[in-house]
Amino acid sequence: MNAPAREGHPESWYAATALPHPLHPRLEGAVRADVCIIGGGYTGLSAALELAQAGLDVVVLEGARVGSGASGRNGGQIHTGQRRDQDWIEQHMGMDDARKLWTLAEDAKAHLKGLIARHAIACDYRPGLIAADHKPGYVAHTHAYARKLTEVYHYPHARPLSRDELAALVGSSAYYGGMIDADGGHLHPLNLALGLAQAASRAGARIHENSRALAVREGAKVTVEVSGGGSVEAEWVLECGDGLQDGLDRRVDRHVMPIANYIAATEPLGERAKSIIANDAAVADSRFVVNYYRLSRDGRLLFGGGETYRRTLKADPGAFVRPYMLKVFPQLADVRIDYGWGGILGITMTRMPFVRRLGPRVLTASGYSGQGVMLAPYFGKILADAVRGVLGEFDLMARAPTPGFPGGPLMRWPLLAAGLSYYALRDRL
Ligand SMILES: Cc1cc2nc3c(=O)[nH]c(=O)nc-3n(C[C@H](O)[C@H](O)[C@H](O)COP(=O)(O)OP(=O)(O)OC[C@H]3O[C@@H](n4cnc5c(N)ncnc54)[C@H](O)[C@@H]3O)c2cc1C
Repeated sequence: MNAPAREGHPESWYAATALPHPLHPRLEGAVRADVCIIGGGYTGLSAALELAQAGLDVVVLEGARVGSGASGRNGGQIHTGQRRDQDWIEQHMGMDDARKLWTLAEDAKAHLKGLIARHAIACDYRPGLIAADHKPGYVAHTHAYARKLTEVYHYPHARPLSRDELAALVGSSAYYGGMIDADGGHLHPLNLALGLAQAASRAGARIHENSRALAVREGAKVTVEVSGGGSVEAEWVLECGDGLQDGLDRRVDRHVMPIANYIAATEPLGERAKSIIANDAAVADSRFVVNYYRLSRDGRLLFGGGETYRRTLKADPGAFVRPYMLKVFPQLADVRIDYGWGGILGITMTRMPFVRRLGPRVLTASGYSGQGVMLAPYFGKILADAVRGVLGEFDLMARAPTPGFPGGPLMRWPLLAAGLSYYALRDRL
């Protein structure tokens, strides 16, 4: 049975097990700040923490509740590297930038672990991530990629898995092999967001919930108009609303498209849990619409599967995800779904993040395309560094190719839906 929803958060296993979190006041009246941050997810909260720690006066505007966007709803999976693999990055950005992007992603992982440790964020971090191939033809490439990470990128944590080795870890006959990344992992995503908010708040950032940015006006200073009639005048504005920001700034909307993805949480599986995932790692498979899953600390299977290409969420996410889960684990047909929820995430055409200077004093980082748990907190830091004039990583990421969606902000929807639906259909073949 679902626990009562926390106000402003969807009914989810995450909301039901969230750390206590105060309601931050709405923004009232006209205020000033050094930096105004739009969005209280990982990107915005991490930027706020960095800047407040550096002594800047920071206002965070969150349209709903802190962590109520993708950051409090996601699969909690910590992937290594960028969303595109190193082969793709080498091909599109060259070997030099590919090495820099790899190092940046490793730094992002270390930064995430450092945040959790420094601020004692109780978010159940656990190591291990398995990549599982659902087609026999994919396995040789996955094994070669694991070896490449070791040999070319000196990454010691990736190991190829044969079909039998994988089957010993994941109780499904749907896979033909894969690899395990001992330094990937998983965590409770909402509690990570709430912990970041608490740390930012303690460092002096002023967080306002239920305060939606309606317009960003650039002049000598940047002014943000806020729902309820308030406004913030700031030296800098950081747009950190990811997919949920859609409609605020056309310069972002051209490049970042919101899509919906869904998760179901089963009832606690008790002794059966170990027969589903033996080593408590997270698992992501090779489908275009990825199935991703892991065990919660109370032994539920948290299974992510299925996405829809529109701004609104399905009415019964649990029922929507269930067939995806049963295709991988038919033995769970008797198991109850206790929670189902969906969330909106931003994707880009190339699936590389969209990092851009939108105006002289307006910056954005968004469009992590399903890889924001590890990347977004670090990209908040990259934005904070850029405000302080440290531009190396900002400029590196701004070079990543993220062309606009065909059709522009208006026509991109039908074109994207048609394109993605085609690939989603290929998963079923
Ligand atoms: C179902 C699902 C599963 C996922 N699984 C994974 C996973 O396993 N691993 C992984 O790495 N990534 C995953 N992701 C992606 C990951 O959650 C995101 O990349 C990451 O949370 C992005 O953080 P963010 O701070 O940029 O955006 P968000 O967390 O979405 O935060 C943006 C915030 O901005 C606010 N906002 C938007 N517009 C305005 C406005 N105009 N004014 C004020 N506030 C505004 C929103 O309310 C929101 O709280 C998943 C996403 C979803 C939805």
